[in-house]
Amino acid sequence: MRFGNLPWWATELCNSVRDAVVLAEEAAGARLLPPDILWRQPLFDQLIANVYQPGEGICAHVDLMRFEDGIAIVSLESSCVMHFSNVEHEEGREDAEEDEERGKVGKVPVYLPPGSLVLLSGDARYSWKHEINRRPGFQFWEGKELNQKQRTSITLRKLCPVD
Ligand SMILES: O=C(O)CCC(=O)C(=O)O
Ligand SMILES: [Fe+2]
Repeated sequence: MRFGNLPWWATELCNSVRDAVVLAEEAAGARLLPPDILWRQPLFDQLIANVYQPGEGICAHVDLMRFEDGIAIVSLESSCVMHFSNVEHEEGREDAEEDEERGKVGKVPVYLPPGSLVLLSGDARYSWKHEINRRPGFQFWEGKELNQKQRTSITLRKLCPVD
């Protein structure tokens, strides 16, 4: 762990994330991040780099409340599938099926090739857990099991102010 300013490359990465969001919003004609998050200064002030070997991933979680809304995850090296599950949905619970009708479906898979960017804000940040299960038999996309290599991710977040 290191305290202090972000390293220069991370500051450049934050700028690239902002640029990419602006371009993608123009292309899509839709908002990807609320403007008060996209234009806050700094956009992010904390980062964690995770290096996963084949088979290693991260359990389902919502990021800690000590971080503000608006989180970015850059994926590098190996493709993977991240799954999202609604915090109110518990598999095996009696009324789990009703959740599906309410749109709180079991797990939503999202394919993350190297160089992809995940943005978490609003419900995606607070009401949905994210996880990457890289144990054998869990990483499938379009019917094929992914060939796993080392994967690195950079997660960028902003700490909440301390009172
Ligand atoms: O490695 C990833 O893509 C996710 C990392 C993550 O969710 C976290 O650090 O909170
Ligand atoms: Fe996370």
